[in-house]
Amino acid sequence: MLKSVLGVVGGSGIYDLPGLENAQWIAVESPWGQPSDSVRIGYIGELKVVFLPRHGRGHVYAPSDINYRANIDVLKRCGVTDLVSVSACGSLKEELAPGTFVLVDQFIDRTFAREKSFFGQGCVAHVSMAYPVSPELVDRVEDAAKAEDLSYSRGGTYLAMEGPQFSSLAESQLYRSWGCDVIGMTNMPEAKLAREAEICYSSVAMITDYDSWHPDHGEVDIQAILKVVHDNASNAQSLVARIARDFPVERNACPIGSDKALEFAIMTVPEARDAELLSRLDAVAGRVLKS
Ligand SMILES: CSC[C@H]1O[C@H](OP(=O)(O)O)[C@H](O)[C@@H]1O
Ligand SMILES: Nc1ncnc2[nH]cnc12
Repeated sequence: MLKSVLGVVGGSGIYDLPGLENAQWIAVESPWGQPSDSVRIGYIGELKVVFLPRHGRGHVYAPSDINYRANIDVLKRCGVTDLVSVSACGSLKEELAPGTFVLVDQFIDRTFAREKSFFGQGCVAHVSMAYPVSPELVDRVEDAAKAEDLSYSRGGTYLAMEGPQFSSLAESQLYRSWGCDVIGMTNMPEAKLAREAEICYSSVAMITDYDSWHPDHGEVDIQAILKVVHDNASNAQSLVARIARDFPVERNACPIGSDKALEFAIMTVPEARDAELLSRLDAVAGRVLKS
């Protein structure tokens, strides 16, 4: 049986993960550059938990400035097998009110100014993103949301925008016409990179506002968002704490193969691979490159 290591990426308003035993902030180096912060590593019983604040402690990095590759690489180096991403987001549906936690299952990636792959010239790979989240991991998140009696909705499409400005009314209406449920600035390329790194991914999007489309709610207002973030921080913390507390120490293979995503993904023949890129892929693709 394989051991689980639970990773948690904290979004806006979540800069620490209380309740871990023997917890320490540890600076982990990455060949992909500077991650957002040190990682907080600790245990809940036998389960190792690794936490990373996505924007850094003190909210230093804007969505476009986050080094998503370094973040996923350091989580992989710490052995993370399952990653729960926690985010603030806007609602694109009347019925998804502020305070609701959406267990996202699909994404539309409209970001354009970010590094989105660990692979490229000298080692080309193509992984599937048809099903970006791992259903067993989402089951664990849903069980925790139920146990904590939180308002949640399972399933939903997250529109990832570049930002940092919020959407215009026309953009907000366009995304609604596409059937999107929530909007945020950070889950892409995070989800794509987790898949390349063979880490099971799930996203919990906490609704903080109705974006720009809702006639009764006016424009997005950062002060109002921060108030919702603040008012719901304890719910987010208790959700994550419950996920960690109940998380199985031993894991099954991912039913959709997220943990084997690279098995047949690398196209570049061994003799044409770039040595420098291969050395940077040691953590992310070590499993397939070693064999
Ligand atoms: C707090 S408003 C905008 C900010 O919040 C979200 O960040 P995260 O996904 O890390 O919680 C959103 O994507 C923006 O970065
Ligand atoms: N309306 C919104 N658009 C993008 N990111 C957000 N994060 C929180 N609310 C948001």
